[in-house]
Amino acid sequence: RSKPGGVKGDTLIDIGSGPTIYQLLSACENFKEIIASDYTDRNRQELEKWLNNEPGAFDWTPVVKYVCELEGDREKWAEKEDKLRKKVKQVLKCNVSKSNILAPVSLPQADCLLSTLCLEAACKDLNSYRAALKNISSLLKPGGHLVMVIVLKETYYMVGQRRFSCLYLEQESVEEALREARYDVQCVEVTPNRPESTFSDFEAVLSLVACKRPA
Ligand SMILES: C[S@@+](CC[C@H](N)C(=O)[O-])C[C@H]1O[C@@H](n2cnc3c(N)ncnc32)[C@H](O)[C@@H]1O
Repeated sequence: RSKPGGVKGDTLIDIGSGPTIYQLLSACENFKEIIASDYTDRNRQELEKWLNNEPGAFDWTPVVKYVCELEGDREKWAEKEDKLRKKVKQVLKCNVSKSNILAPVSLPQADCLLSTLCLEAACKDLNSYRAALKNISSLLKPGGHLVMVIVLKETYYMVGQRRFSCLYLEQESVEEALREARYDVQCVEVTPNRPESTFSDFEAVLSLVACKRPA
């Protein structure tokens, strides 16, 4: 979980948001504006559906209540949903394999980048992973924070009956790629997978906060 705390600012860009909002629930307490992004039209449409409170949108209420409980007040869930809907200003097309990942849109550098479970799904090998990390970093101010949630040693994950492949990553390779992209890792947490999980073969989840070194 990400407790609202040290990482704050005006703008946060979430890279590879998918159709999900769970990763933005605590972030929306600490940033004035959030920009979400994803490669696929379907994921962006699904996200827009929830943001616009449209019929048929996924019901995130149990997750929102849980996050509110972790933050100290489960009853604030409706307020948080409203807040998040107001704070997400745009949902943009993105491709982490391009040097301008949001092309044709260009944005001022943000105070924070968030990316959960994206680069390992998007990149086919370690070289493209390192390149993608550099590509996304161009959207971050020097001194800004990168917050990532990464699955370690995963080769596949299931969404319903569909199987998606994933880049096998070890913690050391991630940390080395971050150093090479000029980050100082400030905080790392490794959560082991439950042995009984069947939707994926990942070994652990790595959550980290890194700071982009000044140029
Ligand atoms: C496992 S999902 C993670 C989604 C969400 N961030 C989460 O935490 O559940 C991986 C996401 O990466 C996106 N993706 C795949 N290739 C991409 C690329 N080249 N550029 C940006 N996003 C990409 C997919 O569309 C998908 O939404």
